[in-house]
Amino acid sequence: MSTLSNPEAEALVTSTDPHHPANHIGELCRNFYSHGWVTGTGGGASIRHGDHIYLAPSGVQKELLRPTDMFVMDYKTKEYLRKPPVLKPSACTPLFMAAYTERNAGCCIHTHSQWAVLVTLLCEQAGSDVFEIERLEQIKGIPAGPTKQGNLGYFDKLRIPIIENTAHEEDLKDSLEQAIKTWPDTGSVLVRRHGIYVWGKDVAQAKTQCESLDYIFQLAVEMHKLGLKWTQ
Ligand SMILES: CSCCC(=O)C(=O)COP(=O)(O)O
Ligand SMILES: [Zn+2]
Repeated sequence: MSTLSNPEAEALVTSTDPHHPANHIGELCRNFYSHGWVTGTGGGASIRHGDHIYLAPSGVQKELLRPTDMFVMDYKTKEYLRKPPVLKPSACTPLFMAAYTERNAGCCIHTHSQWAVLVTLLCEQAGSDVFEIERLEQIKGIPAGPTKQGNLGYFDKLRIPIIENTAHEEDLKDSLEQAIKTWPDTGSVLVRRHGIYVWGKDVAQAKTQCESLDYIFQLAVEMHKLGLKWTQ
């Protein structure tokens, strides 16, 4: 448990800076809610701020988050420095932690986007556990990965692994970690019939990657409806 005094713990979520993680997570989730990404309490976002991990509570309306709702974990000790009373930390916490630990991420986003879910269903129908698409300009919005420089190019194929859903969010941890190991350059993992986890070195990279992916997923679903192929 926290060794911080109450004023020290409250200082972790008190800032006039809109980009302070205690303020930023709520603002991001309100934006994501408008896209249908965090509807009905599902999905969310977490930010790493130095050695502090900011996490939203579980099972709450993510578009209503306030700074005082935030959990703050010490990254090194994994202890909570601040815990709002009554609430529990997001069930996505072990998955966000995998992105921080395995990929040195600065921000991790989980959405329940219907486009992401539909793409996993189309891949399921095709017997595939990887979403693949090529020759779309928006692919250039996706980082190439930690072993490469910059973003993917127009002639690169985008590949995103798909893991199977589990009864409880936290039980996705092992398969997400496995996908991260198997796909060293991926910045996202789709969860069949559920949504997607996306991470980046900072909020901007995670958010813009998430936006590019959602655009591509919507296009992929519409292409499928028109009988157009995702790859040659
Ligand atoms: C209808 S939400 C079901 C649980 C889930 O998939 C999810 O992402 C919610 O996570 P939380 O942060 O609310 O624990
Ligand atoms: Zn979820």
